[in-house]
Amino acid sequence: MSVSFQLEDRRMGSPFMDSAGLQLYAKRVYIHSCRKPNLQVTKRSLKLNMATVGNSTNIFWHDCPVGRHERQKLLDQKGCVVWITGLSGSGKSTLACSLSRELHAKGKLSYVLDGDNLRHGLNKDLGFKVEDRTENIRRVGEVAKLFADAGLICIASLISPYRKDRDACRAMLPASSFIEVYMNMPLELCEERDAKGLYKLARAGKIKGFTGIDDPYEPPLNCEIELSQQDGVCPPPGTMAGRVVTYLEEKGFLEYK
Ligand SMILES: Nc1ncnc2c1ncn2[C@@H]1O[C@H](COP(=O)(O)OS(=O)(=O)O)[C@@H](OP(=O)(O)O)[C@H]1O
Ligand SMILES: Nc1ncnc2c1ncn2[C@@H]1O[C@H](COP(=O)(O)OP(=O)(O)O)[C@@H](O)[C@H]1O
Repeated sequence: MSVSFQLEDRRMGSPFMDSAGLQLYAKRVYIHSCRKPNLQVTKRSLKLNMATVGNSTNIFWHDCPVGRHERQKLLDQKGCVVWITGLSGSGKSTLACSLSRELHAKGKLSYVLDGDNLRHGLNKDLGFKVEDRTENIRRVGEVAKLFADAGLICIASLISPYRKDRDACRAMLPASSFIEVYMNMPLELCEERDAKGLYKLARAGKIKGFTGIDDPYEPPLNCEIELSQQDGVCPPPGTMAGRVVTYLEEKGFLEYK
């Protein structure tokens, strides 16, 4: 059903029409009249909150009448971020894809944000210096936050070598909806795999500042899930994805209640 409301922006003194439901932009907006006589609409006003954030001045927060809970209800799940961290070659991308597949099979909507892939677009202006990695993680944290707010299970897989950067992403999200998964695989295993030949180049000094070789990796101190070898053998991706799915089920993320 399409409903038309006549809205008046009293602050600007300029009346305007909106035909796609109640699009109340965050100005002082009053519902002025309603064409459908059988619809009761109460007079509402939104507070005007002007802010300065970073380099942006005179900016306003625009709220949308469709909220996180409505989206979650629609999807029958709760939005969250599964943040997979670990060395290059530890199996982050493999786990991310396996987890996304398992969730899909259960009818749950997820989306993978992979560090390598994002560096082809959103983050193509960034390198691997400390400040670039920090900005990389910050941006992905912000994007992941939006996906979680959209109601999705957002799976971020990045080396994210610095604890403070991961903790900053955790702090962006509502309590308990940041699930840190540590791929605790020994450097020797990652180097032996060397799927992209990068360790070889780093050992030969052809790549400088490679994580685990001549750049640090700070393991999590309090992660939600730690995945490691069992009796010297790395569990198959499906088994590791199963552990994450079980965690999500136990914490109630795979239903809306
Ligand atoms: N110097 C250096 N150190 C580490 N990794 C490097 C480097 N240079 C290129 N690569 C490739 O970039 C991928 C890591 O990107 P990320 O965005 O996850 O890195 S970070 O979180 O900003 O540290 C990483 O992908 P994964 O192997 O999937 O981890 C590498 O393929
Ligand atoms: N659980 C696993 N068991 C065996 N091999 C794996 C496993 N996970 C990943 N691999 C292999 O290890 C290599 C690196 O995996 P990848 O997911 O690309 O790691 P990362 O994203 O951390 O760099 C790939 O060749 C992949 O097939």
